[in-house]
Amino acid sequence: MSEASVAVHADPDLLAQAVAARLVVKLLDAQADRGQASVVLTGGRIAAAVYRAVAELPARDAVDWSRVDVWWGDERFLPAGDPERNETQARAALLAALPLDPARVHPMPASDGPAGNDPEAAAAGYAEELARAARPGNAALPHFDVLMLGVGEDGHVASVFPEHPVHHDNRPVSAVRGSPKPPPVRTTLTLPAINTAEEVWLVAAGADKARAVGMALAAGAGPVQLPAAGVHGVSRTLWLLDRAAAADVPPRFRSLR
Ligand SMILES: O=C(O)[C@H](O)[C@@H](O)[C@H](O)[C@H](O)COP(=O)(O)O
Repeated sequence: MSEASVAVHADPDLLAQAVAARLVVKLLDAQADRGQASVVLTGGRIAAAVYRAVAELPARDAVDWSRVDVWWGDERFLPAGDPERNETQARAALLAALPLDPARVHPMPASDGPAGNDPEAAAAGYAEELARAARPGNAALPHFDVLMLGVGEDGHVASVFPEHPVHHDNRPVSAVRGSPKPPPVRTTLTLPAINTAEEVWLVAAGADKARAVGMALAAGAGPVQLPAAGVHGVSRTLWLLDRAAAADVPPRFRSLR
């Protein structure tokens, strides 16, 4: 489990561009080290801005996209192609423009998919897909080089919300009903699954995120009350913030700004 580190950028645009540049470098490094790379995507506005920024980055062509596995950390449980699906947004902003191997793109199931309109079955199906790609010796999950998260005003990450029953689910993928952020039905990696990623990046922009970010970085916040406080990459936990979201970052991180 890694200690958190914090990088602050002037505004949301610069933040998205910096995260995009880091992502390209991270994928290049992973491919240099192990011949392939894997990324776990999320939803929300800042994630979409990052995807658009990667699409616009000339250096993106240095990545061998045919050897990148794309997974999702959470999904809004809606029909395939629904504009509110995290998959639809990521495809429109970035994935459609990349020479990916379709067999290595792993969206979470849609509500009109083979598992039907049953989020529990969809979560179980995604867990099986993850297990099929698992590393030898690790039964449940593949290697994730980098897992990106947005952060909610309430401190949620992926679709793990404060005080939600999902905290009592120790499977890697959980169905979520009654999400306070619409739509109400979702699927999500649980915190233990998120925390198997080599690097976890928490990306947040805007003053409305400052309180949750500050509390998550302060000592003592619990993951059930504040899921973002329970996230740790194996080798790196990186908070990537714009100045407004960083307003309440505790003083011990301030030298990094
Ligand atoms: O499906 C979703 O909406 C998410 O995966 C969610 O966890 C999101 O990343 C945060 O709510 C931040 O979203 P914003 O960047 O839009 O604030």
